[in-house]
Amino acid sequence: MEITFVTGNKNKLKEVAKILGSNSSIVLKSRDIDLPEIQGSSEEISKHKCKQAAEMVKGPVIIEDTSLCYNAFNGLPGPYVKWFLKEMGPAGLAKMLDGFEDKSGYAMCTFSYSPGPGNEPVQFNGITNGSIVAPRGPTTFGWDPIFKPDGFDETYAEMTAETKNSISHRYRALVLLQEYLITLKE
Ligand SMILES: O=c1nc[nH]c2c1ncn2[C@H]1C[C@H](O)[C@@H](COP(=O)(O)OP(=O)(O)OP(=O)(O)O)O1
Ligand SMILES: [Mg+2]
Repeated sequence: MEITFVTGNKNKLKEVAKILGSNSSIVLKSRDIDLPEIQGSSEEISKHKCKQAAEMVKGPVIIEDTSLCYNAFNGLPGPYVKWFLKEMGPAGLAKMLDGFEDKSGYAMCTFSYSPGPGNEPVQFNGITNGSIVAPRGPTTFGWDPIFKPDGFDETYAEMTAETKNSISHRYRALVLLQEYLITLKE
């Protein structure tokens, strides 16, 4: 099954390709488009991106929207983390919690799949719980340096790609998406 992953983020594409690997039922094509995002919940944003992607590609598409959620902020910055990161950097994003005792949070990936234009997207959520720490490790990918998943001493940035890809929010959502796509073929 050939599916186009529409994303403007090269690091996402790299991780998704690696997680799916070569023995996946999905043949991944990609389109580098930074789709406009509405305001709303992660699910609403993801669904809206997916509908736009399907119109553009005129065939099967996946997109995803990623959130970084602080429990002390009832889930914010959530899907708006991109703009906080852009203006404050990872250190500033971690410092936002200075006045709060609760440093816990979660990373969430909301994948949406559409078989083509005019179809209602199907959604899959992957969540990895953790805590927000002062930045540690390479600054290659977004807020990776400040997110420390539960059960690990390292931040996402300090882990090998293999370790991150075996426990990440993105991995967990992709498992569910793959399970769904297999049922379509049956
Ligand atoms: O695993 C991750 N580890 C660290 N940082 C991450 C991760 N995944 C997304 N990120 C960053 C990218 C962006 O600053 C924000 C999500 O925003 P989000 O709109 O989903 O991503 P984007 O605009 O870069 O790409 P897209 O064209 O797919 O919308 O969090
Ligand atoms: Mg985006």
